[in-house]
Amino acid sequence: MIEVKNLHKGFGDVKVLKGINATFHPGKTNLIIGQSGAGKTVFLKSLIGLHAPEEGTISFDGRINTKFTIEEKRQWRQEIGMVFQGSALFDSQTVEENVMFPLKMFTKKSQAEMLERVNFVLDRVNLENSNTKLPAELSGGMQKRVAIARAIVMNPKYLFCDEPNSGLDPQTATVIDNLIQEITDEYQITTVINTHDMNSVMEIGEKILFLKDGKKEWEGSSEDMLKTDNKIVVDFVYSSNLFKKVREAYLNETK
Ligand SMILES: Nc1ncnc2c1ncn2[C@@H]1O[C@H](COP(=O)(O)OP(=O)(O)OP(=O)(O)O)[C@@H](O)[C@H]1O
Repeated sequence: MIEVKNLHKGFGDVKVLKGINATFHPGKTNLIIGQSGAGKTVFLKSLIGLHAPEEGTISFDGRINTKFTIEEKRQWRQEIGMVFQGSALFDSQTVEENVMFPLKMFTKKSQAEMLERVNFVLDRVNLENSNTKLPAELSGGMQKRVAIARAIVMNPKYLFCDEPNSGLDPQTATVIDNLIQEITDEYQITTVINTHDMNSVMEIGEKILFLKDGKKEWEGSSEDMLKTDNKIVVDFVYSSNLFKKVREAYLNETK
């Protein structure tokens, strides 16, 4: 479980995060949404330790990240998986080498053990038989699968994804969303995803945090979101006619 308490973060005079409280549970996909500039990236970067809080705390199963010893920090780093926007694969390395990278970096496993684990996760993301390919030889969706495989190869407790669907067609985006949700549930990972994709919100939003001007404006499930009368959330999420209709249909059905 990740607990964020009264998180403040700014840069100079600019206050970006203004007292955010949030709890993220294992086995759940948590989505962070909000307008551009709301502070989603700063929030995600704070969670992964790239920004130190000015005030407040972030704890990982009771361990406050700013109080880690060097050894605890090293341990925690191994418990984190990350899927970056654009996949961030090493272009000159094969799929197998990309996925093996964290194992080489953090473990003392033998080559055979590493290969066994790499093949297991590649199989899990339905990418068997791609070990020797280079990222450039893969489609965007396949690259995302490699990024997910790399993110879970260390069996993380926490998974952070920054816009995992960006640049993907809607069908592939749904496949990637479902894959992340399945893996989250299967391995009881605490997953936090930054997204602009309202399909993701509807499909996999077990918990959604809506940020506005660095504050938590609203939180709830995708179903709560269909029912909410928070005008700011409604105007943002249901700005497209299609989603407006989905909401109206839901509200009529549940009257
Ligand atoms: N390193 C930094 N130094 C100064 N200001 C920053 C820094 N990082 C972010 N900001 C500011 O913090 C605010 C929030 O930025 P952030 O990137 O978190 O927004 P966002 O919600 O992720 O937006 P988008 O959806 O466009 O990615 C912006 O005004 C941005 O200019």
